[in-house]
Amino acid sequence: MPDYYPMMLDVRGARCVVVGGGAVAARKVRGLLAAGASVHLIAPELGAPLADLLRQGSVTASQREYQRGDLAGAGLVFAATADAAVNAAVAKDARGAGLWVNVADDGPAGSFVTPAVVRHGPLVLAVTTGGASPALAARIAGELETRYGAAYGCFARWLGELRAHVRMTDMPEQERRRLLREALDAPPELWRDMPEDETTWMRVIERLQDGLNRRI
Ligand SMILES: C[C@@]1(CC(=O)O)C2=NC(=C\c3[nH]c(c(CCC(=O)O)c3CC(=O)O)Cc3[nH]c(c(CC(=O)O)c3CCC(=O)O)/C=C3\N/C(=C\2)[C@@H](CCC(=O)O)[C@]3(C)CC(=O)O)/[C@H]1CCC(=O)O
Ligand SMILES: NC(=O)c1ccc[n+]([C@@H]2O[C@H](COP(=O)([O-])OP(=O)(O)OC[C@H]3O[C@@H](n4cnc5c(N)ncnc54)[C@H](O)[C@@H]3O)[C@@H](O)[C@H]2O)c1
Repeated sequence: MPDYYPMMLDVRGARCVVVGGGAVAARKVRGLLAAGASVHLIAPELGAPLADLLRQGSVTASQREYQRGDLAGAGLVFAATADAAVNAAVAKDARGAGLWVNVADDGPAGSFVTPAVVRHGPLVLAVTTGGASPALAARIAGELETRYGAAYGCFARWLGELRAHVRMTDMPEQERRRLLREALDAPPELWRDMPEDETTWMRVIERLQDGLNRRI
């Protein structure tokens, strides 16, 4: 089993070719659309979820069997048909063309695997077992969802804005780092609403500095 290297990809606008139109393909497509990818499907038959997305114009499709040449212009490739020989052919063509490919029925045949994901705004929790037990990855992601719910997405967004504002001040680097760590324990009343102007941000920063001074 490979020692996978984890990373987060910006797929906005990238053409992602998904071969297959069943439940597994639909799960990959939902994740791709949530990340802003442009999805093209290749499958003779689409299940209800993907047929709906096609009708809504969220994806494009070639409603026929996979053919060599279908991967031209692809950024990422997903082989998710129920036919192992077709998935293997897609993997071979993609790798031959230097494209990254995910293979639903044979993880190691592809160049990457997809994790179980919890997403709240900028906060993304991704769990993988590298192919050992996808069901365990899903269970752990479910447990993380219980611990880190939607509020953490707001918190992460607020921390991102705070960080941008703190970086605009002339605060020394050491102090800036301490303040950004202090902010991790900020009470929800401080981050529930995003400040709308610079003055309010400065008040937030002063309050965090007060907290720091009390601790020293
Ligand atoms: C995490 C998740 C993300 C997603 O799909 O987006 C995901 N599989 C999920 C569910 C799931 N998959 C399977 C079951 C049935 C129970 C079981 O068999 O355990 C369930 C459970 C269910 O459906 O509840 C069967 C299965 N999966 C793979 C094979 C082939 C093989 O082992 O090589 C077979 C056997 C097929 C057969 O029957 O022949 C392969 C892969 N599945 C992966 C990811 C990659 C490894 C990730 C990792 O290990 O961390 C990898 C290698 C490739 C890939 O797809 O990227 C998603 C949970 C999402 C969620 O619910 O949150
Ligand atoms: N990685 C995972 O998470 C995971 C989970 C469960 C199962 N699987 C594997 O994924 C496979 C697909 O599962 P599913 O539930 O989506 O299957 P499914 O039977 O619902 O869908 C299969 C799809 O493949 C398409 N297809 C068949 N031949 C094709 C061809 N020549 N070219 C293009 N498309 C073709 C069909 O039209 C259909 O849309 C399963 O066979 C299983 O091996 C993977």
